[in-house]
Amino acid sequence: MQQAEHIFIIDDDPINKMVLTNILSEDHTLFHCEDPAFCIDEVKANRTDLIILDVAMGNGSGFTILEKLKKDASTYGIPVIVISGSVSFKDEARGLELGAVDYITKPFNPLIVKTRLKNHLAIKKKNDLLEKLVSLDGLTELPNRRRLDEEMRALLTGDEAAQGCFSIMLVELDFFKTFNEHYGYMHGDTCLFKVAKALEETAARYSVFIGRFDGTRFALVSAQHDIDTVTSIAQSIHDAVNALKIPHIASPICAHVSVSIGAVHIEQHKTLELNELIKNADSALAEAQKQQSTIFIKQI
Ligand SMILES: Nc1nc2c(ncn2[C@@H]2O[C@H](COP(=O)(O)OP(=O)(O)OP(=O)(O)O)[C@@H](O)[C@H]2O)c(=O)[nH]1
Repeated sequence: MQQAEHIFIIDDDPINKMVLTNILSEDHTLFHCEDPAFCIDEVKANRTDLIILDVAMGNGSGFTILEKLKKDASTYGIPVIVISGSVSFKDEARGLELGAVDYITKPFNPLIVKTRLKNHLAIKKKNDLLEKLVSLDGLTELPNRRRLDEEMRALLTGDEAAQGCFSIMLVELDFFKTFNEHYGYMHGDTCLFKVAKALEETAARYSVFIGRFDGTRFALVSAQHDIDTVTSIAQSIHDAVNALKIPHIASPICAHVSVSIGAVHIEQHKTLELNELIKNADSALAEAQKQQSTIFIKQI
């Protein structure tokens, strides 16, 4: 069954609120907020698919709320339909310039509100799907390299980075070329998918971001774990892949699919470029592979 979309109504006019509730409650899950001081936090606290905002709220703070919603990265993508008592083109232009997807003047016609809302929700759904397609890896359903790079950069420069540590861990399947040659490429795909799921589960347990780095390599990134925890995460990843016991009789080192893990960990990362960090993680991985299916962590 399709999930009802969540519509957030920001309006302090009880009549508006009642009319909108009557029109929309049958098809959607509605949330309300009348207080400009709390509405943005409440929008963030709920899954919100679309916002209806009365810009003529009591103290005239509607445009300010709209501006804040569009400046905040976590609410930026939520479509906002502005409802206004003003028929001034200037106000309409202001609302649209600030990022509203639509501007409806009062008194509004219920059918028009319902139809416009339906259209904007359909556009949002398509945008969400596009967003997903450009960020996810098609085979493993993990964040792809593009999304991974974005996250690595954000973690390296964001608030969490202020804590002063940063790690990148590269996990690579051992002898995967021979796996493909022996079992076939399709079987190789299934194996990659299973390994990705096992890594994802482990990463989630430690709240670590994970993505597909390239063909047979995955990367885990953290800006909050110390070297001991990073070592535990690497060991858990190693154990999780071993526990899958996916047969690999063509591997010269293990009867089942195994991984090698290389990581770089720094306490004072602000001076190191992302490229340098990746290079270090890669050379740590090469070291782990040299010693065959081991873990090698380089601390800088
Ligand atoms: N099935 C499948 N194979 C892939 C995919 N991406 C990369 N590969 C294969 O993974 C293999 C990786 O080979 P190599 O980089 O030589 O690594 P290796 O076989 O582990 O060899 P060593 O690095 O010496 O351990 C190549 O044969 C790629 O074709 C994929 O999405 N699906």
